[in-house]
Order: sequence, then C-alpha cells, then structure tokens
Amino acid sequence: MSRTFLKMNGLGNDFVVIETLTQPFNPTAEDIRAIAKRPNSEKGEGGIGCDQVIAIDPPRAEGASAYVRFWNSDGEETGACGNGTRCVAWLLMQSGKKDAVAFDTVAGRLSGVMAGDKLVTVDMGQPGLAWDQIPLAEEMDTVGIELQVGPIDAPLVHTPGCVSMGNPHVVFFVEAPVDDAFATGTGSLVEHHPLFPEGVNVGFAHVAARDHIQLKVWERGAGLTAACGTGACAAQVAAVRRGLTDRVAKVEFESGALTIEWREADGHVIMTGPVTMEFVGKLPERAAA
Ligand SMILES: N[C@H](CCC[C@H](N)C(=O)O)C(=O)O
Repeated sequence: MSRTFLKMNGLGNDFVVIETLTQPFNPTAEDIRAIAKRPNSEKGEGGIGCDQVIAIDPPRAEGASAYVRFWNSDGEETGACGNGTRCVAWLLMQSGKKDAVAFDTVAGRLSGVMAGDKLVTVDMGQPGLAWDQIPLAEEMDTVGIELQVGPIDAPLVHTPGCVSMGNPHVVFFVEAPVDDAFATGTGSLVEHHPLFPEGVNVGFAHVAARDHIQLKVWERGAGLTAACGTGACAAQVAAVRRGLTDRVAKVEFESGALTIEWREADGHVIMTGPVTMEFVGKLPERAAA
C-alpha cells in the first residue's frame, strides 16, 4: 500500500515527512536510503531525495501531540533535528488549529509556538555539555577540546567546542566563513573520528559580531546541508561559553538565518526560523514500509 508524504524544508535542509497514525512505519536503513536518494533524472533512478526522513507517530505520553522520529539520509536514526522540529511543530499546529504544541522525541519533549506566518519558535531544551553527554571517548573540557585538522605546526582548524542538542556537535571557530569544499574535506574527516563514538556533526562558525554567527555544517549521516538547526543551536552555545557572543544571536547560513537564544533563566535553547512546505507526494510501494 503506498503512502502519502509531505516534502518540507527549513532553510533548504529538506525532509520527507510521513504520519504513521493510519499506517505503521518501521523502515530498514535501506528503506530510508531509498527514500532519501536524490533522483537522478538521466538514469531515472533515485527516490524522493532529502537530508532527513521524519515520522510523526501517535503520542506515547500525556501532554504530547505526537512522538517524532528522525533518520539521516544514510539510513541511521538520530535523536534530534532542529529544522525538522520546526516543520513538525508547524504541521501539528496547523492540523490541530493551535498556536502552541508539544511532542516527544528520543531526545525528550520539545515544544513549539507560532512566531509569524510560516515562522516557528521551538524550545530545544537544555544542551548537554559534559564530555560524556556529547559523547566523547575520553574526558575533555568541552569548551575547547584537544583536536586539530591539518599539519601539526599549522592546523587548518583546532580546539573546537562540543555541544549535544540531543545529537552530537563539534564546532570549529574560523577567521572567515568557509566554503563547501573546505567544510566537506574537513567535516568528512572529523565526522567519524574515534574521539566521537557516536559520530558527530561538524560546524564551522565565523563570529561576525556578538549577535551574528555565519555557519556551515557537515552533518553526520547526511553530509553538507543548506542549514542545520541543532548545528545553529550548538554553535551559539559554544560561542557563548567562549565569551564570543551574547545570549541571543542570528545564526546565518547561505540560505538564510535562524535566531538562537541560549536562555539565561533556565538554560534552554530557543530557536526561531522559517518553515517551507514544498509539495505532497506518494511514496512508491517498497519505500512505504
Ligand atoms: N545529522 C544530524 C541530524 C539532523 C540535524 C539537522 N538537519 C538539524 O536541522 O538539526 C545528526 O545526525 O545528528
């Protein structure tokens, strides 16, 4: 039986979103890869194409409108996806005709409110800052860990910050915004570094002002994406911890910007950004797992 999906994105970081109320969804890694594979028009192969697949399941606990699962395009499930969280919050508020919503994920309860037309604010909870929350393979000061890429005497990047937003992030601070080739070459080296037993999302953050970060992220399990919501949260938290930015900053990708606040009162990370609805489609038989 085929299945309807919604194609959405947050600043170009794109998703195939399915609901599982009427039809369970327990995909294999191969099923996910088939859905996420970018279509190749010449050869006519490929799937829908996306960075992540998102399932909106019925709620499992009081007070939640849903339980949400995320998979990267490599087929592996992940605990968090910031841009996807905004899209899910928007969908749930639209369908529930509400201006606020809460839902559960592997990483815990998240909540969202409408902040304008197709603009959503989500509370991403508190960051994990201890070495074993990232996690790292050994104890280190996560404000700036002992890691460098490139020649010993002239490293390309070094001493990054580490933050968990329900998923692992390492953030290198760079003198100027990096290009795709640099982020790909360096990010792909660090993604599976033994220091990160669960892998890691690799951010390259240029602090342009105390309220402005320019960011590029090589994502674990998805590679270079147009934007990364949890990456933006991680970069802002890592920057505040080093005294580089104030508590509220614009985190800018080439595709647009998010507003990130690491709230002083309760340590929660609040992200505001856009939601884009691309189209509605039908998953082919096999992929409709
Ligand atoms: N690649 C990430 C998941 C998606 C994160 C990103 N798309 C976001 O908006 O936060 C990971 O494996 O932890």
